[in-house]
Amino acid sequence: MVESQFINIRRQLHQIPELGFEEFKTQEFLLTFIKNLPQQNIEIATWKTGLFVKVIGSTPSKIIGYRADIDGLPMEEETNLPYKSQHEGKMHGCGHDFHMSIALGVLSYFASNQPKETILFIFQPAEEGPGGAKPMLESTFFNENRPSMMIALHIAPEYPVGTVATKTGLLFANTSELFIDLEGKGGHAAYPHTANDMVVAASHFVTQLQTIVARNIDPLDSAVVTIGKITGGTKQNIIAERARVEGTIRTLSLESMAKIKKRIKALVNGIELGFDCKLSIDFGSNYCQVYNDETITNSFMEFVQKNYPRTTLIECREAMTGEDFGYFLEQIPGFMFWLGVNSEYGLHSNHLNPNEEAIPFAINLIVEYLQTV
Ligand SMILES: CC(=O)N[C@@H](CCC[C@H](N)C(=O)O)C(=O)O
Repeated sequence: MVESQFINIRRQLHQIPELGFEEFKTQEFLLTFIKNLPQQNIEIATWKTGLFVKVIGSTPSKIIGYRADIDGLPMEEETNLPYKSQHEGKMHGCGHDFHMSIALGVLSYFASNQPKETILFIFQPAEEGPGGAKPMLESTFFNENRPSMMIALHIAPEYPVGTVATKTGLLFANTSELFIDLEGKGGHAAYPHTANDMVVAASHFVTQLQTIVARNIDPLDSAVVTIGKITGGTKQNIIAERARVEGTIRTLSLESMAKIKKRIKALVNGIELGFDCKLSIDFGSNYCQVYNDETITNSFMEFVQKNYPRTTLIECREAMTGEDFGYFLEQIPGFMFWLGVNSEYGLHSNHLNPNEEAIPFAINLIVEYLQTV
């Protein structure tokens, strides 16, 4: 196996980003590649737009689960890379092209070099939303081939290539999406007294939302409320009848999540009263925290320290990112780790440009680690 071939695979995947549960071309690409591997120890099962690939071990005593997410984000890529996204308005802005090509590299190795233990590769759709992990966990194939431990990685633009960062316990936050629709009364821009302007109402609402973390949450229990998108109105001289506010809530504790939702409901009531309009709230999809198992994570960190002396191993802090991989770890012990990819621009930036040298590095690391488990 030549690990550098997976850089080329990443470039091909990078050009075809697709949104959650629309990963049709991605699934086809993965299937074509996997069907060209030696098949004697492989079992493939499609699941919606995702895949399960089982590599049967020689003398298995357990099943190890390795998960890679496969969806892209709704954003326009603004790099000038020759292999930039070919799908308008979509980009692998969270590195799932890296996650997939690394998983394919590890899978290729074990397809030709039968592992002792059985490894279940999970190519999971819709991590960015609405969430593929939970339904995949409930699927028949997964439950008939249930791993006893789970592993996944996420690229980390802030660390140099050759860096592995993780920690035991809480790694990623609880999340909830947030969608608020505002409905008032539209009208002529010159007659504001005859209308209820939803652009003004939405602006007040977004400003009030900022007070929740600042004034209702214990500063020692981190939380985030981010509004990433506001839409409203139809023309500059028409008072907007409708507006929509879209965001996400992140908390380290479930108590804070409940408190923030309660405060949002109260602020919504206040806006309705104050601006004489109707608001509806949708908390969208919710992910549980990512919680790394202590024993397994420690043994992975020891493995890295002992076998990869030139690797920088960082015991990192928890992050306010979310990941539906948390649902796997809620039921099955395991861990997630950050993989350094050294990009000036971070996750969810349309300039994200991770260093591809991280791909062969990660393939080698995971192949060797999986043989020790
Ligand atoms: C690693 C990462 O960036 N994950 C996403 C998960 C999004 C969950 C959900 N759609 C939401 O926005 O709350 C993240 O934004 O952290």
